[in-house]
Amino acid sequence: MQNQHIIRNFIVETPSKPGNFAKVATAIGMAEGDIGDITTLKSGALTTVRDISITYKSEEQLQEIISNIEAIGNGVKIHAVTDDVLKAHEGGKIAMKSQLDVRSLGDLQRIYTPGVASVCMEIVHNPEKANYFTSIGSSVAIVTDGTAILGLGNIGSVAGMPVMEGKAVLLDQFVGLSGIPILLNTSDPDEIVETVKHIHQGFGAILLEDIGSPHCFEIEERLKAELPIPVMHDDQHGTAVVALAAILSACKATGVDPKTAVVGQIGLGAAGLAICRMLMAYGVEEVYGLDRQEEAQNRLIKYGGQTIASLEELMETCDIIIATTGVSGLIKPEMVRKDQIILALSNPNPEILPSTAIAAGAAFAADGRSVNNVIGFPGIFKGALDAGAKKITYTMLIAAAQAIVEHTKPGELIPNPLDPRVHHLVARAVEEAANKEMKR
Ligand SMILES: NC(=O)C1=CN([C@@H]2O[C@H](COP(=O)(O)OP(=O)(O)OC[C@H]3O[C@@H](n4cnc5c(N)ncnc54)[C@H](O)[C@@H]3O)[C@@H](O)[C@H]2O)C=CC1
Ligand SMILES: CC(=O)C(=O)O
Ligand SMILES: [Mg+2]
Repeated sequence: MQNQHIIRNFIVETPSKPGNFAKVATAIGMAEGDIGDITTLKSGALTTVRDISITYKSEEQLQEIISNIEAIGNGVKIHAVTDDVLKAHEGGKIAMKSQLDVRSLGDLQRIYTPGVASVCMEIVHNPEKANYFTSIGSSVAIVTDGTAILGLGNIGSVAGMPVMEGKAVLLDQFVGLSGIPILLNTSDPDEIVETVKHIHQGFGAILLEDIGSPHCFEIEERLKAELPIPVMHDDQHGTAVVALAAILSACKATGVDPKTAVVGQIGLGAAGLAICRMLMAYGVEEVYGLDRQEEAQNRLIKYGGQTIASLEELMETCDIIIATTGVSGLIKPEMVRKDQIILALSNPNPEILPSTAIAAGAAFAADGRSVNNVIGFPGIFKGALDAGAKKITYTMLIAAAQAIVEHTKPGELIPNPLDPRVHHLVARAVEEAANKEMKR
C-alpha cells in the first residue's frame, strides 16, 4: 500500500548535551521518518530519555531509522520501539460509567429500587420527561454495518469497532454526548432499518457510520422519514460540511468566488455524493463528478450534477478538486494544475499527500486527517439535540460549515479540532438554525 502511515514510539537516550537530540532528529529525517509528539521521560545530569513518536511507511524504513540512530554512537541508545496505537486500544477506549456513587443503603434505594419506580411512573404519565430524567436525550447510537470502514472496505462491524469507539470518545470529549456503538451483522437495508427502528427510543439521535454506498443512501433516507429523532450519516453530511468549510476558507484566501469556481469531485460514494449535493445546495454552479461506477455517476446526475469523462480531464478542468475514493496515491503530481485547491480526503491514506500537491503547484492542499468530519459531527449532533430538532436539514448543515469558517485562522483551511470553542460554536450555529426553521 502506498503512503501507509505506521506510527511507532521510540524511547531514545542521549547524553544531556546540546546538539544530541538534533543528531537523532537528523537520523530520523534521513530515513524520511516524520517526527510527531516528543515527550521527555527523564532529564538527568548525564543523560536524557525521550519518547519520540515517528510515522513511517514500511518495515524497511523502520529498520533504516533504527540503524541511523544506532550509527550515531557516543551514548545515543534506543531503549525500545513501542506500538502506542495498539497500547491505547487495550481494553477498548470507552466504558459506560455511572454518574452517581452508591455508598449507603439510602443511595441504593434512591438510585435503584424502590425509589426508581416513582420516576418510571412519572415517565408513564409524562413521556416527554424521559428526556429530563434519563440519559436518552444525550445518547447517540453510532450504528455501523462495517461495510465501508474508513477506506479499508468491507471489513465487518466488529473490526470497525475501534473507529466507532473513537467517534464515541470524540462525542464525549468535545460536546459531552454519550456515543454508544451498535454493531450490526447484516447489511440488508430492510433489516438495518427495522433494527434501528426497534432500538431508536433509547437514543436522542442516530449517527450512521461507515455504511457503504449505495445502500447507505436508502437506509438514511428511510430512517430520516420514519424516525422522530435526528438521523445523520456522518460520512455523507459530516464530511460534506467540513469539505464545504475548507473550500470556503481556501476561496477566501485565494480571492476565488466559490459559487463560480469549477469543482471536481473524484469518488461519488457516501462522502463524494454528499459533498457534491452540499456544494450545489450552497450555490456552486459548476460541480463535476467522476466515479468508476456508472450507477454512482447516474446518482449525481439525478441530483443535478454533471459527470466528466476521465480523471485527467477532471484534473485539467477544475479549480477545486476533492477526492474521496479510498484509493491512496490516485492523483499523480503531474496531474496537478497550478494554483488548484486539492482536498484528498481518503483515510487512512490520501489520494495525494498535501506536501506532494503543494510541490506540484497547488495553492492549497489538505488530506483527510485535517479536513475530517471530526470538526463537524460532534457540534451538529449537540446543536440538533439542544434544539430538540427532529431532523438535521441543509440549513443546519450550512450553518455548521459557516461557523467552522468563522473560526478558521487566516491562511488555514480548517480550525484545530482540539479547540473546544469550535465544537461549541458549531453546536450553537446548528441550534440557532434549527430553532429558526422550527419557528417557520
Ligand atoms: N476526511 C473525512 O472526514 C472522511 C473521509 N472519508 C474517506 O473517503 C473514502 C471513501 O469513503 P466513502 O465515501 O464512505 O466510501 P464509498 O465506498 O461509499 O465511496 C467510494 C467511492 O469511490 C469510488 N472509487 C473508487 N476508486 C475509484 C477510482 N479509482 N476512480 C473513481 N472512483 C473511484 C467507488 O466506486 C465509490 O463510489 C474513504 O477512504 C474514507 O476514509 C469518508 C468520510 C469522511
Ligand atoms: C473520518 C471518517 O469518518 C472516515 O474516514 O470514514
Ligand atoms: Mg467514517
